[in-house]
Amino acid sequence: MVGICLIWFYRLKNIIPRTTGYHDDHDHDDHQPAEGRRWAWIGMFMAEVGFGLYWVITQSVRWSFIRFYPLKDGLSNRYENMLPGMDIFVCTADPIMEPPTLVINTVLSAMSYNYPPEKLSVYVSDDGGSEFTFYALLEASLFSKHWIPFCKRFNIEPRAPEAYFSQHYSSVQDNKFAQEWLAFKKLYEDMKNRIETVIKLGKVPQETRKRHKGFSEWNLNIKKNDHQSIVQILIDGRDTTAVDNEGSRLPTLVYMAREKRPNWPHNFKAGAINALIRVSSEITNAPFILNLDCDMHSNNADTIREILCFFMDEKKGDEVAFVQSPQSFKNVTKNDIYGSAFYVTQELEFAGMGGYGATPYCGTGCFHRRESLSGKKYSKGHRVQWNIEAKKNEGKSVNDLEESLKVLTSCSYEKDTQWGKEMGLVYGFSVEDAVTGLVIQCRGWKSVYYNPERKAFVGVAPTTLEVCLVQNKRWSEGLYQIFLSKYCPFIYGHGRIKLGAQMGYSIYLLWAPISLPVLFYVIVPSLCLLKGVALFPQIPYPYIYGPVSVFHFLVFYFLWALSCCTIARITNEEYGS
Ligand SMILES: O=c1ccn([C@@H]2O[C@H](COP(=O)(O)OP(=O)(O)O[C@H]3O[C@H](CO)[C@@H](O)[C@H](O)[C@H]3O)[C@@H](O)[C@H]2O)c(=O)[nH]1
Ligand SMILES: [Mn+2]
Repeated sequence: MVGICLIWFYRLKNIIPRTTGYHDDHDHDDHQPAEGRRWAWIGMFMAEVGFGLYWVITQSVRWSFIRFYPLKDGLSNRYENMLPGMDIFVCTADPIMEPPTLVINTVLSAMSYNYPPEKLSVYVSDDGGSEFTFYALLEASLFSKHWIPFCKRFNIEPRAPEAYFSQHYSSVQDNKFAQEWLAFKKLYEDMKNRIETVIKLGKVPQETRKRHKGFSEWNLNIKKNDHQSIVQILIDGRDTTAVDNEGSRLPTLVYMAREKRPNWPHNFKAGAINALIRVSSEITNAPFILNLDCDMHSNNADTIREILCFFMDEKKGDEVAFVQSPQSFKNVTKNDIYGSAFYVTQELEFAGMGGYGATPYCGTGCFHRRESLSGKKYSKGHRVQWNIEAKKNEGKSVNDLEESLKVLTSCSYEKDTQWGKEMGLVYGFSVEDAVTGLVIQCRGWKSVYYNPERKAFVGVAPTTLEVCLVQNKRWSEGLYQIFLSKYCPFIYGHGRIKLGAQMGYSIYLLWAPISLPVLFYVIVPSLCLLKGVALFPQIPYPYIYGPVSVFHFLVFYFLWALSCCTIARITNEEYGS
């Protein structure tokens, strides 16, 4: 801080004075360069003020680091017979960008958690309204009857078939396992081929359509942005005869494509999740919800049990609204050229925000308490009845239930309601997750950051510059939009969340404006160097040693904190985006 002030002081003190037409410096031949120099200095000063203040807010998350180690065996010992229900939401939006096989890999990994299947439900929201995705899910529902027992019998990881079979098992000792491994690989690949053939064909063949009544929804010509509500319960978890090939119950599996009409706003992913909240509340109404993007599969079959330790903790559990896990990517290269791994953010800063109970919600890999997600305020001492299951539609047939759910997913349902404002995910921002997390925390709830050694979820990061830039632009814009809106953490969060948390949020919300000083700093000093304009002091000034050594200290601190990755990776991450 002292170093920063000294830099400001130096800059202000030595700022080149406005030229008055009469000047005695050696540059007396013309007027312009002196004026240009003056502006370069003022620009440098402003950039340094920006950096300095930004540095101050980044400190908030560096002194409150917190890490958790849940003891899941304790949970099983105490609560095994009264474990709460878990609804898992998987969002997909486009069958081309997000191929149906990718979606079912996420779905299958979610269905095979080490958790009582009758308490587990997977809901897929398909904003693409694609019959290919529906067909793939139908295939997955049949495949799961073999896959889930296989996973549990051999306790394999990860439980997304594609990721699992891409690992090599050249040294398989156990002959029986080796045989099954090969047989299952073939079973999976056959299914994948069937799905891909249908997609190449461009339509689901007539014989296949006969296999499920749900295909009749696509009898009319459906467009991605213009179609009726579709809700299909592929596996009805209430049905005790819905069992896998070893006789164990299966988790519920539901396909949903909410109604889309050209003149109605659909609010992107936030709209999809809000529709899922309503649909699931009528079917299973589990007290906890896991939210996954379709490109992020489970990487640890025990995660649900670990996460429940936070929610069910006797002392602090009741105030926890959500537990966020980092987004880990399996396709990040050694130097991570597009800086998509967000190493510093995920390893350091989110854990720092966790110290204030204010880790942000990141849109995927997040477990929510249904109550807090639905708009409820935290009230101290209120014990949640998490082991009460939904009984409201117990007697209803699948068909009746599906019909009644269509109303909840229609375009007009949310009109004049609190959905998107006080209830569910917040609308109007391209980063619905960050603003929703902030709003939940401002209602008195806490969040937990859980970053285990073995990553809970693994996904794919963008691989092309174009996709990366679009994503970064959307994030920076959306985050800055929050800062400028009524949800600005310093105003909306004032008195509701800790100052450190307000500052922590601002690190991200100010990504967009901080790019201006960065841009200035990379362009102008180089130009000044070419023009021979001095911007920095010459070493003989004694007071410059202070700032210089502080700067070096910071650089070393930073490198030390990140000592496990390459220097190129750090520079790519910090300056690449
Ligand atoms: O209209 C839409 C648009 C997107 N999605 C789904 O939302 C998820 C995220 O969208 P994507 O286009 O992949 O955005 P990313 O930039 O990769 O997503 C990051 O940033 C988003 C906004 O902050 C978060 O919601 C995500 O969880 C986070 O992974 C995907 O599963 C999509 O299928 C929908 O369901 N409906
Ligand atoms: Mn994505």
